[in-house]
Amino acid sequence: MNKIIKSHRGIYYVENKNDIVLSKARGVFRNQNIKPVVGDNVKLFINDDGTGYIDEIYERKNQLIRPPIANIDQVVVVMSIVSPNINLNLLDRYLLMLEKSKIDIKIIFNKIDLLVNDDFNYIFDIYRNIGYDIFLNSNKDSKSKEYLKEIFNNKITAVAGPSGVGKSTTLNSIFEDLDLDTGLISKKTQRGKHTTRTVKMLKINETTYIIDTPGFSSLDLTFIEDRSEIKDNFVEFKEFSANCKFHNCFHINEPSCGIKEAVKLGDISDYRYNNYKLILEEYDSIRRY
Ligand SMILES: Nc1nc2c(ncn2[C@@H]2O[C@H](COP(=O)(O)OP(=O)(O)OP(=O)(O)O)[C@@H](O)[C@H]2O)c(=O)[nH]1
Ligand SMILES: [Zn+2]
Repeated sequence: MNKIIKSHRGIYYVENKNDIVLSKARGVFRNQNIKPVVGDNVKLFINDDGTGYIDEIYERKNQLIRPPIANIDQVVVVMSIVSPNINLNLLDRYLLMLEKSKIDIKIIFNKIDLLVNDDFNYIFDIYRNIGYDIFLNSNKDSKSKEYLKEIFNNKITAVAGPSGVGKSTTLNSIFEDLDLDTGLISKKTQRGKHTTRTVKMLKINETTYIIDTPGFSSLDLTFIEDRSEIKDNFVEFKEFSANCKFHNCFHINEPSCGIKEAVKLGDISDYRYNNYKLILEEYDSIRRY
């Protein structure tokens, strides 16, 4: 079994012992509308000229559409509170997508050196109370390095978040020889031409891999296949939806709704509930056309 660690314009970089074999995919995948992605475990054949071809993709334990990767153990979502300002709706959408894909989630709130008072603590509390593992980090301060490193140990981790929140800077500071490209100027020039950046897995050791994914600034809802997936993947709703009068309650206009009651009592964050309503409305408006 061999692992795809990078993909670029139809060429797959496949691990083969200590080597990387540049490979193409068998034509049959295209006919079946399957595309190999980074993280795939594949059956590899080596041609006489040393290049490879992928003959089979083994069953995926999970799969993300954005970025296109498979078989990951967790996603570390990185957000800054300021610079760029946090967008809770975007965060909740991303969490929704990850929950739907059944992928473990950790959240790093980065650039906390830029916070001058406690005004933003309520944000940490929202996600902490839901039960997410959250970590506060500043790359201006090396204290958190060691415990942050631990969350990556023996796992395949994708690091995701909006542009400019400090994903690459954080990874560079934890893993000293990574040397990922950081800073706005150098990267802007790369991205200006609408080229999608290559997805690449970085091997830290035999059992630890990291995928630094391109930043995103929006996330459409095409990953939702059924309306009820939205309520089902706001994870903190589960406990309280048992109190809804209607079994198939969408927690909007229904009477005796356990979720609306929990929002009123402060057991569910009204920010989260509002984002739930906005996402559901957007989903419905897309489906109408
Ligand atoms: N004040 C402060 N600035 C930071 C911190 N971490 C990163 N930065 C700065 O934020 C800017 C963006 O950092 P990057 O690491 O390139 O951000 P990124 O998330 O990888 O961005 P994309 O690759 O565009 O998705 C750089 O100028 C960094 O120096 C931090 O903890 N505090
Ligand atoms: Zn309800």
